[in-house]
Amino acid sequence: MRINVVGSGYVGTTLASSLAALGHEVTAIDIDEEVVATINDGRAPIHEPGLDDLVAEHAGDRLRATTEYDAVADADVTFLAIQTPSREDGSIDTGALAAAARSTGEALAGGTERHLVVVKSTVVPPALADVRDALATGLGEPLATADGDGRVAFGTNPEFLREGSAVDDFRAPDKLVFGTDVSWAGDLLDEVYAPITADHDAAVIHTDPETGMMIKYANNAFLAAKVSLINDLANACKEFGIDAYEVADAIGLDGRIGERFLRSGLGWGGSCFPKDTNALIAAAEAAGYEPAMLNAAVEVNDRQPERLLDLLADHVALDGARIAVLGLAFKPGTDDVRNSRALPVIEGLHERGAEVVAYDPVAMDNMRAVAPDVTYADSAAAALDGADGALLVTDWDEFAALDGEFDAMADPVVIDGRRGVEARDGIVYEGLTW
Ligand SMILES: NC(=O)c1ccc[n+]([C@@H]2O[C@H](COP(=O)([O-])OP(=O)(O)OC[C@H]3O[C@@H](n4cnc5c(N)ncnc54)[C@H](O)[C@@H]3O)[C@@H](O)[C@H]2O)c1
Ligand SMILES: O=c1ccn([C@@H]2O[C@H](COP(=O)(O)OP(=O)(O)O[C@H]3O[C@H](CO)[C@@H](O)[C@H](O)[C@H]3O)[C@@H](O)[C@H]2O)c(=O)[nH]1
Repeated sequence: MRINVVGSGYVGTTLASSLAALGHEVTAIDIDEEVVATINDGRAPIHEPGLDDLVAEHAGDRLRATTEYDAVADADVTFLAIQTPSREDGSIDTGALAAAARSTGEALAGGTERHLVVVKSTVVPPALADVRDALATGLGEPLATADGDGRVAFGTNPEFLREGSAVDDFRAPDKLVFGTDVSWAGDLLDEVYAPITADHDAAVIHTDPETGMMIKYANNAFLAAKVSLINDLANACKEFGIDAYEVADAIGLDGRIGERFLRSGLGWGGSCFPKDTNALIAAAEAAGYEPAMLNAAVEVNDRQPERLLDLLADHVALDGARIAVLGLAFKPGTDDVRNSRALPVIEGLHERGAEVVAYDPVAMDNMRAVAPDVTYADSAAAALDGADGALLVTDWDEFAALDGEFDAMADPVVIDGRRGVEARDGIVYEGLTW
């Protein structure tokens, strides 16, 4: 099939190169010339394991990138994978996505072939109307309806991949959600994903566009709330002198609870959980419902960085101290620092008068752009050298292998926010929740 992917960020590049790998002819469209040039050069514009290889394999062949929307009409399906950032009040800003939908509509205007436009971005159900309207405005004609009228159909196909394992997640999803009211559009989505469903056991859910998106929000809300619940319990465990990881391992054996997403510590960051939870809260409140559990999940999450700093302050006088921050990415395996827990940790250290020396294997360039007032070290060893204390913020594997490097600290105090390093002789070691 011929497929367009509009937006070449974390989701768009994974989608475009993975669809090319499945045998489709893919055009990636992005307004950022550098992003487009990078893909056409055979490289991924972002760090994601396996993505460079995938882009290198297919760029110039079944995958090409462009800044021009002219290519849109040559395809059967267009996916919109555009950012939907949070506004101040937590609601999502659909401006960039609506602009892309409108440009897509304009490129399809006056055509004769059927075409499906699919929202891959995460959009709260009530805000989907903005995107639908922008597409119809650009197109200049009504969108296809359930009873068969109309040439250009609208749909949603939320994405459940995780950063750090995006390529593998895309190839082996546990479910595929196709949200459209138009039956031929649902058939097209079946066709797009046929190479995956042919040899992988994924549940395929056909539903309407709004329910499709609600499944996405409910999925993320459930996982974020699960982490907040274990953090709430783990904070109590810490006060009782109990190891929350031992408790989590035991309750995870109950199949109704499940062992995953029970790692307590600094809490959730990233481009999705904070944004999506806040957007769902804002949309529910706008509709007249106060979601108490979701509000509590955010509140517990917001507390964890401050608790980490309080623990450090129990051992180190922070004013004027030099503190090593190990890990800046919001989780291992990615260079993404959006809403990373490292941000409130660094801000809190500065507020308490500390100097911050930070190290991350891949996320330092991204963090430097948003936190220029930090000293960036070339290695974990360099960050630890002479430090008065260290905070483990991201559980990269290379930190677990640290050993003698801690001996170079002026004051060997290590506070671990992720259970990412072992306690060892000669250092004062404390876990946030154990
Ligand atoms: N990052 C994830 O792990 C993830 C997972 C699932 C869903 N999502 C959702 O997918 C969406 C995209 O997220 P992302 O992390 O890939 O965003 P991103 O910021 O990495 O990428 C967005 C891309 O869209 C481009 N763009 C912006 N306006 C454009 C326009 N008018 N025309 C063409 N291109 C344009 C930008 O230049 C950028 O390259 C969001 O709604 C997000 O919530 C993200
Ligand atoms: O037991 C756990 C599991 C996760 N986290 C934290 O939770 C955040 C999110 O982790 P994860 O879900 O692995 O990463 P994302 O790449 O943000 O993926 C989530 O967000 C994506 C965007 O919506 C969805 O597609 C994925 O299904 C969903 O898992 C990170 O800060 C983790 O450190 C914990 O603190 N404890």
